[in-house]
Amino acid sequence: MSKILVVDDEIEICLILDKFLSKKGFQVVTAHTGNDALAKLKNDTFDLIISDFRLPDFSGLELLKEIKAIRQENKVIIITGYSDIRMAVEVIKYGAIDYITKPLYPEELLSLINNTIAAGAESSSKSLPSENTNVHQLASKNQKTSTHTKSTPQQRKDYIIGKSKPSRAIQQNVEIVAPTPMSVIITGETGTGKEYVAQEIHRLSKRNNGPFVAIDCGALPKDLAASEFFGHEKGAFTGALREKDGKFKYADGGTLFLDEIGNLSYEVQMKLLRVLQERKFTRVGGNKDISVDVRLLVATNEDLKKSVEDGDFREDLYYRLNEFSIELNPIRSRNEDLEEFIESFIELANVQLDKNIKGVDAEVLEKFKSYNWPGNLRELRNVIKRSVLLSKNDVIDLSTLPEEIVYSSNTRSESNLNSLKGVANEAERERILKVLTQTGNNKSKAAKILNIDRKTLYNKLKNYDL
Ligand SMILES: Nc1ncnc2c1ncn2[C@@H]1O[C@H](COP(=O)(O)OP(=O)(O)OP(=O)(O)O)[C@@H](O)[C@H]1O
Repeated sequence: MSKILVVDDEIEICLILDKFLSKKGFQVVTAHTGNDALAKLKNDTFDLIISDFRLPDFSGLELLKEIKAIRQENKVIIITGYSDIRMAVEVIKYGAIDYITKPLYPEELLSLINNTIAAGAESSSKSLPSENTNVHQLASKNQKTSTHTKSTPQQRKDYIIGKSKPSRAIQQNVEIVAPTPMSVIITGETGTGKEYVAQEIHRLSKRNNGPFVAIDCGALPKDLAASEFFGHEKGAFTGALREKDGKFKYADGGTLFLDEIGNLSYEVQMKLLRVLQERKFTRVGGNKDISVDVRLLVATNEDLKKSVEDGDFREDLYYRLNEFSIELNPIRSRNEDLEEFIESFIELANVQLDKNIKGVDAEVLEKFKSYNWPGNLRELRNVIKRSVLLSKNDVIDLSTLPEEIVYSSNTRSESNLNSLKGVANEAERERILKVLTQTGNNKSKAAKILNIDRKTLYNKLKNYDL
């Protein structure tokens, strides 16, 4: 039985991987810090180490060096977010086998693990398994995304439709388009639930036995996007030490959801168009056509039509994708739905935090109704989780809400500016403005300089009315 060490500070990810890989016949040991992992590696040998790129006590590169120092033959796969891919590619140069991006998909992970372990068996000249046999046995096509690190379409009980007229109309459209093969563009501000809607379309589609695979194109470095989508051949670029499948391959028979589609380079847009028209693609650095059956759902919080007019997005691709479109409204314009979301998010937080909060008081509800929710449902969910955690009573009151909500008003009033928080906010606002000017309004670059993720930057821009 092959033995795998999983290293991640997110206990939930360790638990999910432990359960999933154990079921697939591996012996799994978990560690939550780099030091913990190194201690385990000193006392035991593992066929494979799967480690998160960011640990509380080690960077991916530091940990890799330590692991290799213990035993040069140790094989390491790095788990990374899209924003760290460039660094992960660097880590491969230092001897990691490969990297895999979050969210994790079972088929992709299994394929990588089996290839790695099979390659190990091959190099130690034991009996050589026929090409990819293990992969096909283990990653059965019927294996749904149930071990997906996010909630899966089949299992999601927390999907709220909403009572308001626009919400009911949206759901109607979702139900109409879901069983068709049509591509869909889902638009809406950040956090309005575009990915949730995409998952719902997949769940109600004829492909719901196949995988649902999501890519955040906004966080993907432009030069690595084609490889993430289509895979690459060995030697296609520095760091491509072995061939790799892309997300299109893993989404075969299912749905591929591309978030922030407006961020793709022209070259990738062209390749996308080809897959949509011919259902074929080639890996980066390869010339063999690979056939694929994937339905595309895409999302954007930009005005894609304007990007077409500005020459940043291919018109032919836009029309090919825009077979159907669904627009999600910001939460501030859906007050009628607010109470249902509040109730559901409280229930969720109660389970996560082992609490028993019953609801929010009238003042909180009023605040929620007047606040403009720049981060929409994601922000509401997070605010509620925090309040559930902080609440000493069984009803959430104003004392547990963040200041920006308690003192929210759409104008930056004098009294707000004079408070300590106001001063800090003003300094933050100034800094964001300066970096945006410096980057020529390029938000991805600005987020990087400010050391925050893009979504946080978008939220702050909304908050500060920029
Ligand atoms: N219909 C829904 N029911 C319940 N919760 C939802 C729903 N839609 C969204 N949420 C909550 O809001 C969060 C953000 O949703 P989602 O990721 O789908 O937004 P998004 O529009 O794709 O965001 P972004 O544009 O920033 O990628 C979810 O994780 C979930 O907690």
